[in-house]
Amino acid sequence: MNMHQQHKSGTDPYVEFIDVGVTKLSPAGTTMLILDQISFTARKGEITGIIGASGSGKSTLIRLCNRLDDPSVGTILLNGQNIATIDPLLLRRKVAMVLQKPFMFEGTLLENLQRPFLFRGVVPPSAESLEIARVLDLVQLPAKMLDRDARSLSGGEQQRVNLARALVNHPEVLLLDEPTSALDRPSTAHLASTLSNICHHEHLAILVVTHDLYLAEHIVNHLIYLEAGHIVEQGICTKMLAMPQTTAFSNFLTQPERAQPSSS
Ligand SMILES: Nc1ncnc2c1ncn2[C@@H]1O[C@H](COP(=O)(O)OP(=O)(O)OP(=O)(O)O)[C@@H](O)[C@H]1O
Repeated sequence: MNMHQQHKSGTDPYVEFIDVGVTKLSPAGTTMLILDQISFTARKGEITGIIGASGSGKSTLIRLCNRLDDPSVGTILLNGQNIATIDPLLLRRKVAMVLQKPFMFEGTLLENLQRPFLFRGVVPPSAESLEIARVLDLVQLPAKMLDRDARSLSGGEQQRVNLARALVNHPEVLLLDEPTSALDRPSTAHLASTLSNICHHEHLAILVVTHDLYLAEHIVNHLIYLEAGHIVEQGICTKMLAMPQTTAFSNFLTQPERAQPSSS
């Protein structure tokens, strides 16, 4: 089933990039243009996918959203407010990042979900709390797993614990960098349905960097194709995959190492 149909389509602008550019100094001391004239809007209730070859600037773009990196030029708005004016710690609670490789703290799954509360100096919710039940339900993990040693969980389960840990802070935006790179196809499909479910129920803006056309085809609403730091093409994902408007994107899709999108 195509999970696009499950979405309540959101229309509120949420994260807006306006002519954003990033330059860095190379080890040789020359200026390198990493991102140039990046403008797009990621809306609540939608999944925005960022796709492109290695080194095209995808991770840098997503890191700008919670100020792990700052733009050299341009403006990034979160619900209309320039993120440069928001305290980075507060911003990162609103804009949560889920890393490529799941990171588990020592201890049980429950203790991993309680961590964000301890970081904030707040009494953490118990195993029986509605808060823990809410996030377990969102990421489709059974409550009987709460006592398991988090590091003994499978890669797919750890990825969902990662997501649940990001969701306990009630973020408004979720950033994911290559969330399926370490997963097999069944776990990828499970994560895809989980992300779609979270986007729908929590009405979040989700931005996901991916090489995975399965993920793009099944859950991404708005797709951005990056090449050498530029947006070459962006638009409705299903339309872009069906009918690329540029030779560059068409070539990217037909590279032999890329699995063709299925029609399911
Ligand atoms: N702090 C930095 N200093 C210098 N160059 C950087 C820095 N961060 C990123 N780059 C360069 O910017 C370019 C884009 O990097 P980025 O990690 O955003 O690409 P990517 O599309 O996410 O790549 P991949 O798919 O391989 O993870 C690369 O050439 C990288 O070497």
